Amino acid sequence: VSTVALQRRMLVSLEINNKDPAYDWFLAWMSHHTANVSATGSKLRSAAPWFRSHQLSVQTALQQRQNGSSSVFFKLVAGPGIHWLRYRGAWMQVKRERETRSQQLMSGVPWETVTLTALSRDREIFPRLLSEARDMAMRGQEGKLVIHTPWSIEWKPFGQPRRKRPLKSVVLDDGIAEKVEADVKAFLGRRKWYEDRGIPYRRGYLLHGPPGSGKSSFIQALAGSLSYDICLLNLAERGLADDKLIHLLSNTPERSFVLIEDVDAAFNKRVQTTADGYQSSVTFSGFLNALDGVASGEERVVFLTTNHPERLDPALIRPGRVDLAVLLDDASPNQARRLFVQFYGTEDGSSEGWEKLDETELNRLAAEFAEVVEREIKLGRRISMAALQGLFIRSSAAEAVKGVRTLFVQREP
Ligand SMILES: Nc1ncnc2c1ncn2[C@@H]1O[C@H](COP(=O)(O)OP(=O)(O)OP(=O)(O)O)[C@@H](O)[C@H]1O
Repeated sequence: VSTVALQRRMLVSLEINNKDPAYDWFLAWMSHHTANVSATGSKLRSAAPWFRSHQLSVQTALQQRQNGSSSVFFKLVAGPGIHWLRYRGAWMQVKRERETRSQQLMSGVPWETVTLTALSRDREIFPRLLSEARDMAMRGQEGKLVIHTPWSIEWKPFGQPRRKRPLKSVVLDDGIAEKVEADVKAFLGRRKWYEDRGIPYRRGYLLHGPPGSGKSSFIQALAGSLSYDICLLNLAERGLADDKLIHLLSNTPERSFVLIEDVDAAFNKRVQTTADGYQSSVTFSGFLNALDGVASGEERVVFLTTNHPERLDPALIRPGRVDLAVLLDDASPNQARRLFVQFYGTEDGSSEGWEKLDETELNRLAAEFAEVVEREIKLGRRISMAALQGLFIRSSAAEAVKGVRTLFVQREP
């Protein structure tokens, strides 16, 4: 055995491509262990002793504090080239390479790979390192809702992960939230049932109703409560064509719900295509194909929302595409009462400078408030939950009871 071959046999390599999420996890893990330099350059913390590198590149990060102040950090990350690091007592070589000649076809991002090489006897450090890197990435998002939007043909997290909204804070009419939640949970627990019968493992929901009734808020809160992400898709977005849409829908990140808002606005009628001067380049039939084309064994949960369900083509809302449709309506007296109690019955409410309500007073005002709402509804007038929220934010409980009547609008039933 030649020396080179012997060396080769004694080494083990792992290649990670930037198509794979592990690539970002690993780089984030590595940069976490390298030097931090403050914006003024004054506080250079030396790199971890076990890290040897001469080809660092800079990543700028903004740290926002709770009190609103912020500072900018430059983080030194391992740039393209060769680096050495010691992990759990074993040395390994990290080679980061960028393919300069070709780029990812649609997104224009260059291909990159990192190759980790260690001694064969240390091979078990790779899975350990990767799972540590993954856990670190996940911890950063723990308790948060991640919203992804299309970035060319890929999904990328949009903005910072948001704080999860408690499901109970979205007040729907009796039984609606529970019904949708139970349906989603039942679906997510039945993968095998679908597989055994060869049925595509997908489920579609349509939430319809007037603006400000909580459609988006509810879907986001539900996703958060199940530790799912949201993939937010705007069908009317320029440049989104049928082939891209199919690709996007069949390549959603794991554990994510697809949310397509105002689905009526993209195609009011089946005939509306680019040829008719409509801006969207997604065709209605392309959209149906994209919804249907779920790869076998893959899970897909799609939520559609609309203010105008009557404008939707029956082909879109047939079972298989929309399996459960629910109406989220303007405020009912009961919803109004519950939202009132939620606002004025909490510690936060009373600390805003409003009078502190004891429970009897709170319930009395809430009942009075619900009565006003009921009377107005009987007169054919309506108010959205969003309008009630706005009123509660700017008024005390007693002012809200007095002022709510003026906010009702005449709306088609
Ligand atoms: N049922 C509800 N319970 C609690 N808050 C609500 C409810 N409905 C609306 N809101 C509040 O109103 C605002 C708008 O709600 P949201 O965007 O979810 O409404 P929507 O039905 O999706 O509206 P649109 O049809 O215009 O997209 C949010 O700040 C939300 O907190």
